[in-house]
Amino acid sequence: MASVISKRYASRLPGQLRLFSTTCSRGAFEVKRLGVVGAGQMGLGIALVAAMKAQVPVTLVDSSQTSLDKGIAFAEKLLAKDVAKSRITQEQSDAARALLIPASSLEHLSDVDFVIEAVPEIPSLKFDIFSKLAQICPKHAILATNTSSISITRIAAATSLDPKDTSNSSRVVSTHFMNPVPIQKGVEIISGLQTSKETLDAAVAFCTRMGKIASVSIDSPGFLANRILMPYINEAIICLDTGVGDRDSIDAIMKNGTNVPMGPLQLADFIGLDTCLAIMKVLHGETCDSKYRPSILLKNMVDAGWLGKKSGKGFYDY
Ligand SMILES: NC(=O)c1ccc[n+]([C@@H]2O[C@H](COP(=O)([O-])OP(=O)(O)OC[C@H]3O[C@@H](n4cnc5c(N)ncnc54)[C@H](O)[C@@H]3O)[C@@H](O)[C@H]2O)c1
Repeated sequence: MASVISKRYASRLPGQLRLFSTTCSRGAFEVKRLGVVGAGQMGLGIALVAAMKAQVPVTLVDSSQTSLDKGIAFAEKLLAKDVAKSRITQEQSDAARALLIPASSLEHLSDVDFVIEAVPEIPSLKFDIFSKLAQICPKHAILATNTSSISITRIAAATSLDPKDTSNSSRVVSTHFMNPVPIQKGVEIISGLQTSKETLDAAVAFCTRMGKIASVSIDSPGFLANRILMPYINEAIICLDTGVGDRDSIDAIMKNGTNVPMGPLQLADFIGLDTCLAIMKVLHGETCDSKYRPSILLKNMVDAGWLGKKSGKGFYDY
């Protein structure tokens, strides 16, 4: 299996998992139908890759008809580009498009085996959606979130009023895809305190079927990717702010010295400076460790509305 599990993690996980009894025991878990909630940047990418690689029907739910229309049009554009570049045939493109089924409400997810939520990073919105998914989706369905920073344990807790009843919360897990989903191979699979081993295994297996390489971690602020990436970006911004080096020198040394496609300041622009700041605030707030304090320049740039590529101005102009 294409997952990366550290020795330290492997020795910790079973202890965490033994804290509760798992409620559902499965053999090989088969996903015949996927649900995706949120047809934005991430949800659309997840739905398209699931249709292309795992070749499952995908019910794509969004509360905004405009987002659904835009998402489906974007999927068609990406498929046409793949055909034009001979990466897939017209038949494969048609087959993938036919598997994407847009829907306007969560009620359409009553027949899915696996659902991935990708709505905006607003805790109350995610808690509300998971409490509904636990009621609407079949009792065997895995309930996954693509959250960048919200605790999986808290999201899982929202599925039941009784914390002792883990029949729903044990089915909650995070599948944190990297952006852009059709291109990046990595996905983080994160267990909340309540997540069962069966749920974790099913999530790793389905992401592998989607052609992704899974890294597994427990629920901790920033998980793995952002815990490592965001302090790196933040430190690069502090180096700029305190005059250790200029923008181009900072990006050039990391790009040419560590063989990454772009330096930390350009990467921050692509991710969005508001997103970087929000994640640094989670790391700082949840750990109370001063090593995670957000850089003053990062805060000032967000206050100025210079959010990077999406606003046309960040460390670079777009
Ligand atoms: N953008 C990234 O680089 C990135 C990377 C990894 C993870 N994430 C996470 O993925 C999630 C989605 O991010 P995104 O960038 O795709 O956001 P986005 O704003 O592009 O898309 C969110 C979509 O959710 C829809 N939505 C809002 N409320 C809804 C509801 N109640 N029911 C159904 N649909 C609803 C919106 O209409 C929108 O289409 C967030 O949790 C984010 O933190 C983002």
